[in-house]
Amino acid sequence: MATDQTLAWAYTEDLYVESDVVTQARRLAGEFGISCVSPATGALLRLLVSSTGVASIVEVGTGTGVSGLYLLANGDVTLTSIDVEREAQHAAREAFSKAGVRSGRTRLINGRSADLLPRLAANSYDLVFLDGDPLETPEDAEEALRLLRPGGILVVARALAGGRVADPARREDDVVAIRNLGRELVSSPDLETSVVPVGEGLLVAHLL
Ligand SMILES: C[S@@+](CC[C@H](N)C(=O)[O-])C[C@H]1O[C@@H](n2cnc3c(N)ncnc32)[C@H](O)[C@@H]1O
Repeated sequence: MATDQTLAWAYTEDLYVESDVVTQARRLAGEFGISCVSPATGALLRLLVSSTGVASIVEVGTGTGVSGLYLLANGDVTLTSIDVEREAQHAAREAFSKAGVRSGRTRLINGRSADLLPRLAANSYDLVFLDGDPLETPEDAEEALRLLRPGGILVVARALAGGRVADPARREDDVVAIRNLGRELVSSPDLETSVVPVGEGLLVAHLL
């Protein structure tokens, strides 16, 4: 069974052929030591945005722009993206430009999510994508729920920590933080949720 699941996971990831711009951003991320959303995760993010009429997005964890390229792929979506790594954000800005994204559609803010999310306007965004420090993600999620409009979507990356969350013997701080957050969101009466075992796991929550 586990082998079948591993094969299914690899098959799903291999289905997607990425554009040259995404491939280049992924390669640069490797040089920065930044891990990016997987191709199948990117495809799901793109689908979420295009199929739900999302117009305004906040992202924590710009990296070199891989996830941003997927979030910006369709329509006239605007992206506010936060990262502590200035150089990586410069690379992301270049990637967005190469992909033909108008500069007015992106706002890249350098700094920590804990400092910056509280400065963004409440009830103003359609989707918040959290892919920063897993230890800070629970607090970021609280802020994200404040930022979202009713009907908005919260997406938490690496929600299964690549499988570690499912193993109760794993008690590392990042695993415990993400495991507890996942349980909290899934049991919230204010949210409709799905945990998708794509990439390192994606938790999607719809604010009711
Ligand atoms: C997993 S990478 C994100 C990759 C990006 N989402 C992608 O798929 O291309 C995590 C990023 O979050 C940034 N980061 C970590 N902690 C952060 C924090 N507290 N506030 C803002 N950015 C943070 C790191 O510098 C890193 O670029």
